[in-house]
Amino acid sequence: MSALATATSVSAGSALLTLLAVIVPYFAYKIYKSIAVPSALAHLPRIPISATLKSVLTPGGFINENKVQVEAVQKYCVEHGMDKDAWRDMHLIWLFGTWGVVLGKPEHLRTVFLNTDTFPKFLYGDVGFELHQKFVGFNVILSNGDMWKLHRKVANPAFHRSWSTQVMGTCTRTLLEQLDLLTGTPVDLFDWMQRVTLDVLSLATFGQNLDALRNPNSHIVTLYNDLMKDLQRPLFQLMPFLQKVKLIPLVRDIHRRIDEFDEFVEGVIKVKEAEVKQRLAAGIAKDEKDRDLLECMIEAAMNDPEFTRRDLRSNLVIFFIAGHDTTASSLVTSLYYLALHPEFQTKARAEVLSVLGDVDNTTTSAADFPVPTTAEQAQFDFLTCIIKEALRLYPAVTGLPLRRTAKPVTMGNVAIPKGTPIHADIYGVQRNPAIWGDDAGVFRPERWLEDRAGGAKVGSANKVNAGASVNSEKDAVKAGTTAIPMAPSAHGFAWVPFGGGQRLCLGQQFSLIEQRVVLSMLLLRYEWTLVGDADALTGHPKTASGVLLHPVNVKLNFKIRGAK
Ligand code: HEM
Repeated sequence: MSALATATSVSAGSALLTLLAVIVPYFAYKIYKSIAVPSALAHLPRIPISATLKSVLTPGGFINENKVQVEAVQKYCVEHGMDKDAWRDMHLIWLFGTWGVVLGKPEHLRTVFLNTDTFPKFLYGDVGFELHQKFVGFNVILSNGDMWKLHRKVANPAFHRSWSTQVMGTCTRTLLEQLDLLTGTPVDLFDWMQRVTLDVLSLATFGQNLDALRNPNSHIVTLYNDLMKDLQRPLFQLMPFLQKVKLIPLVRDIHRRIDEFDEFVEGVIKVKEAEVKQRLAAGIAKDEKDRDLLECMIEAAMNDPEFTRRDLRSNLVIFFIAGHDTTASSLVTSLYYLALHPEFQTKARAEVLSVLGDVDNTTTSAADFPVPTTAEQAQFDFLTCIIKEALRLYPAVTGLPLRRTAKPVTMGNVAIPKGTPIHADIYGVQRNPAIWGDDAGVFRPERWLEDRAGGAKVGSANKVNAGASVNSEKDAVKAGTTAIPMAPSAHGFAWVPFGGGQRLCLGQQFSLIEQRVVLSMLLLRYEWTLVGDADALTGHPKTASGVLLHPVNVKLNFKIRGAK
């Protein structure tokens, strides 16, 4: 080898060594920073990183994943000389490569609800979820500060009004028409509940029925469902940076499909805008009950030029996402429990019969089936207890969308540094025996009729629902609320499936009415029994993985009441 070649290879070697000497400590430091617990939080119980990773790989859905985490944090508490339940109020979990605080004390949840500026939400863009960001944009759910205030101002009138039950009832009639054909065959619950809630939502949001009940494979329904499925792929959740790699065919395809969905939404908005302008120009008044969400928002946005067409589109998409799978999950849980406990099914049906009267199912077709009015469904107190208890044990959304601290915050006696991820644990607080008693894990709808659970019971003064002020019995019925308190404050912020405070779910009232309409019509038409594995039959069903919680592998056998 020549002297020149030797010198070149020596200098290349030393350049490589220098590079390694810089890169290795840099990455070592990065890893250390990512796994080291901030000193201010080091005294808190924590779920070891290994247990978090193990939980992600555990089959059987959210409940099993959660079990792995709870066992690990309990073990940590005992090994560190703490009470085994010391984790419940506050503990640490490793999230997105950093330590976050999990809050399980109602008082702490209340602090998060009431201080939106101190606890802004993480937005998709902040954590590299590029495809999700493109699909949903910025909207009332995914925005903070002044932007959120503008979105909420425009969306508020669309939600804070009395709802007609006709839209929900029309879709439920189609559900009955389909289920009538399936009597005697075990029916996959989630599929049907997803379809009915998608149809209700498309009618309620922009006045068009996607007709997923009759036509689940139509192009637009398939486009939407496939997009949602692909965006929830674990690969994209665990390694969000992959979403930026356009060389991956799936990523390119998702971009294309989002563009196609956008075109559809854009078309819907254009038609509706033209309709609204024409109606206003002609001075034609339209009853609020007959207006869909998009019409209401278009009218509200006319006074807010800052609210763009893009904003309208993003809110429409997010109402879809936030509004149908959540309600579908909640319906699945209620239907499951009504099948598991026939005595509750009988009691709920008796209530429906007492309000609506009976129907001769042998002569009444699904198309003519009675739909409860807004005032009638507001009398279904026991049915509301069923829904409320189902949402306590299986909150469709198990934790609030992730927040972070915008400044240093002291909670209890813990100083939480600025920038810490905050996870408000809805599932944990709603199953805590210290709050709910020894039967916290038992489905017992009557608990909502007793003078327990935070001190509120039927007929209490608190009838505030979905942020709408309801002052008297008469107003409550007009707005569609029942006598069962639904405000998070009624239970000391220990029952919070819809969140609370300023960012309380805008669709709470809508969803509750929809659930009462669907369940009451099913109760009037059918009796149903449970078909499922041993876990489901003994009250411990497997659950979905991912964002939404509901029992899975649960089927029902529907039998038309009164039919031979
Ligand atoms: C069982 C059904 C539902 C459940 C369990 C549920 C749950 C939630 C939760 C936990 C939040 C987050 C609150 C926060 O971040 O502090 C939320 C927000 C929201 N939900 Fe729902 N939701 C349901 C149905 C609906 C429906 C049907 C719609 C619309 C049609 C809807 C629209 C919204 C909106 C717009 C927000 C954002 C409010 C804001 O940040 O200002 N939800 N919901």
